[in-house]
Amino acid sequence: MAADMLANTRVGFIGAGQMAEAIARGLDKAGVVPANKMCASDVNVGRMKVFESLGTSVCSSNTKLAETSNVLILAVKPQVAEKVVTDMKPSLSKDHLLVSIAAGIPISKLQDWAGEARIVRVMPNVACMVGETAAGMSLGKTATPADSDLVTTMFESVGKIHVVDEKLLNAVTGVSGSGPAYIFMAIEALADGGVAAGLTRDVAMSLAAQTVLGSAKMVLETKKHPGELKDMVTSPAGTTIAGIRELEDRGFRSALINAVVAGAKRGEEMSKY
Ligand SMILES: NC(=O)C1=CN([C@@H]2O[C@H](COP(=O)(O)OP(=O)(O)OC[C@H]3O[C@@H](n4cnc5c(N)ncnc54)[C@H](OP(=O)(O)O)[C@@H]3O)[C@@H](O)[C@H]2O)C=CC1
Ligand SMILES: O=C(O)[C@@H]1CCC=N1
Repeated sequence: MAADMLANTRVGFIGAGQMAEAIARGLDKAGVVPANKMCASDVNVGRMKVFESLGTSVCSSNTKLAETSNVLILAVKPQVAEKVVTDMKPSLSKDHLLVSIAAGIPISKLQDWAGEARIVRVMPNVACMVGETAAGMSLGKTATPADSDLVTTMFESVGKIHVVDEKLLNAVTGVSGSGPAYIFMAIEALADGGVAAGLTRDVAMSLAAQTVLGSAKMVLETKKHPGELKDMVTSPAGTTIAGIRELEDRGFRSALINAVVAGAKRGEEMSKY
């Protein structure tokens, strides 16, 4: 199925920014959509140059992009999405699949702006770039099972994707859309701690990042509850419990819970503009 479908897929990125680049690099690296079957348009010439250097073609306008691509990935900031899609409306038809990754913008609005195009909403994260994204997706009313398969195949080639009710996409945004930023901050802080304790920056950063990678792998591969895994690390009167006590004193878990809920709430606010 997927091979035939992918053979006829021309992916166009509306907006060639950070996320478009992450997805394009990931799809090309995975061999699912080669760079020469992708195209991008952007108002920023510098970003078009980046895409050209990836081996993709570039289009001088979003309208031209719609002429060359049957799968359009809406990768502009949410604030400009309405203007961008309504300007494209005359060039969109039921033969286009519009995959929006814009945070907070509901399918109902996208459908109004895009007319006949089929809509799928995806909330990926930046780790598409290294083939380890975590994404959620919801289908618009006219999107077909084949569209669902295609988008799943594309995003599974760059990580993992879950189908969720659209009302839960803001929660996905809070956990995994924004989550990399929180984990990058945690890695930076762990490395700072290592430097404070005497390690070189390089060694501290490598230890911190590898620790996050290994811990995530253990959760995914052992399927054990993270609390049980935490207990495996925590010796009586040892070093880890001394650190955990500090984290609990400073509301570490509560801070993360609140960060996710704040992000989800912000997504809901953005959907009302
Ligand atoms: N960053 C992330 O980790 C994630 C982002 N998202 C979503 O992805 C989308 C893109 O985010 P991100 O990649 O970070 O944003 P960027 O700002 O990096 O990319 C958006 C690009 O679109 C360009 N642009 C602006 N107006 C137009 C237009 N009329 N036509 C074509 N291109 C235009 C921008 O140019 P200029 O800068 O000159 O305005 C910019 O290069 C957002 O909607 C965001 O909610 C989703 C998941 C994760
Ligand atoms: O900060 C944002 O709004 C976007 C959506 C998820 C990650 N970045």
